[in-house]
Amino acid sequence: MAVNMYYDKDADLSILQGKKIAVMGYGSQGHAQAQNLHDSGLEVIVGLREGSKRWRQAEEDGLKVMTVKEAAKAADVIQMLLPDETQSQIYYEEIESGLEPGNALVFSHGFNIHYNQIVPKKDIDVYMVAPKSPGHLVRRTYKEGHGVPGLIAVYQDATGMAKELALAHAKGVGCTRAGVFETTFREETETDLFGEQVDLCGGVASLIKTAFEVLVEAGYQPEMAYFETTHELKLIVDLIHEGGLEKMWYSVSNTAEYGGMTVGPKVINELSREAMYEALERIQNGEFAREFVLEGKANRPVLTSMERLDREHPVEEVGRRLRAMMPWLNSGLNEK
Ligand SMILES: NC(=O)c1ccc[n+]([C@@H]2O[C@H](COP(=O)([O-])OP(=O)(O)OC[C@H]3O[C@@H](n4cnc5c(N)ncnc54)[C@H](O)[C@@H]3O)[C@@H](O)[C@H]2O)c1
Ligand SMILES: CC(C)(O)[C@@H](O)C(=O)O
Ligand SMILES: [Mg+2]
Ligand SMILES: [Mg+2]
Repeated sequence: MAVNMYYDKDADLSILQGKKIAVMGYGSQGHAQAQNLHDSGLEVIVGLREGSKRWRQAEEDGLKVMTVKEAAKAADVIQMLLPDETQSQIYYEEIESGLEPGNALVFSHGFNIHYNQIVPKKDIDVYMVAPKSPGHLVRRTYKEGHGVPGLIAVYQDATGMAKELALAHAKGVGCTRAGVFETTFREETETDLFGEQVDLCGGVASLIKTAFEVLVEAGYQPEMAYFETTHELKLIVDLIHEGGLEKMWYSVSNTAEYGGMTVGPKVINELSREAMYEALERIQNGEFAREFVLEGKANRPVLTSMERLDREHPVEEVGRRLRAMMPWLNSGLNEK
């Protein structure tokens, strides 16, 4: 299937000029996309809860801030950069009544639309601009003059302009500098959840912790285990990022290449493949979404406990100690 790709030249920023864009939320994606849109010359309002600690930060960054309800009423384009598990309640309580015919509702992840948590009014555009990157890099790369690749999708086209608006929005965020792919809400939602569960976040975190535990249980020093299983991972992933697996295999020793190629498939094996298919099935049939929505309604008991258990894991304890001895490392999490 040919993929539709778009760059700066394919997007007309002027169709967003004269419109007010409300970015709801000022977290990882919110702070990045709001500032990029603003720096691209568009009119941006940030929507937050009264008393939010992000309020001052957004004002210090030069942005106008209002409550979510006020921002929804004032804006023509409303972008949902709130935590996925909160979006439905906030939409119905504070946003829906502020939407006027011809407005646009924008997402950076399709979860709430695809799993029926938000059923938007029919007379508005609904589109997606999803940077394929953590928020802090969305901002950093924009400031450096580049951008991160992104996805666009149209769910509802009430004005006949939804795709053009999505492209202009992606340009404002900086994504058309790197390239934007066209997809659907379903495809983005299911592939995004799959990637973060089995590979990018879940798979990598489990690989790190299990490899670290095996070395420590076998009597090796935790510091050695940390460097080997965690610290060096970034350097290896950077090579893959730059030039694919080919560049990584070229750069490491023949010993690492032979050992890696023959042993890797024994570790990530047929059982892992089955677990990946099971994860995909639970994403496709909505079971994961129901579980996560209920977790949100129950005030996140599992997430809270698992975050604490992870913080207490020895790989994190030794890592914190070692990273403090390497002040040149910057986690990037404190960047604006
Ligand atoms: N984190 C990422 O890098 C990333 C990448 C791609 C897509 N996304 C998507 O972007 C969206 C936002 O995710 P995030 O990770 O940036 O969120 P986040 O948790 O980092 O930030 C959420 C923001 O919403 C605010 N907020 C929370 N509850 C609120 C309420 N009741 N009223 C008003 N404001 C409230 C918080 O203060 C914060 O500013 C999600 O749809 C997510 O799937 C995130
Ligand atoms: C950055 C990720 C993992 O790609 C995003 O999908 C998220 O949900 O934070
Ligand atoms: Mg995601
Ligand atoms: Mg993602």
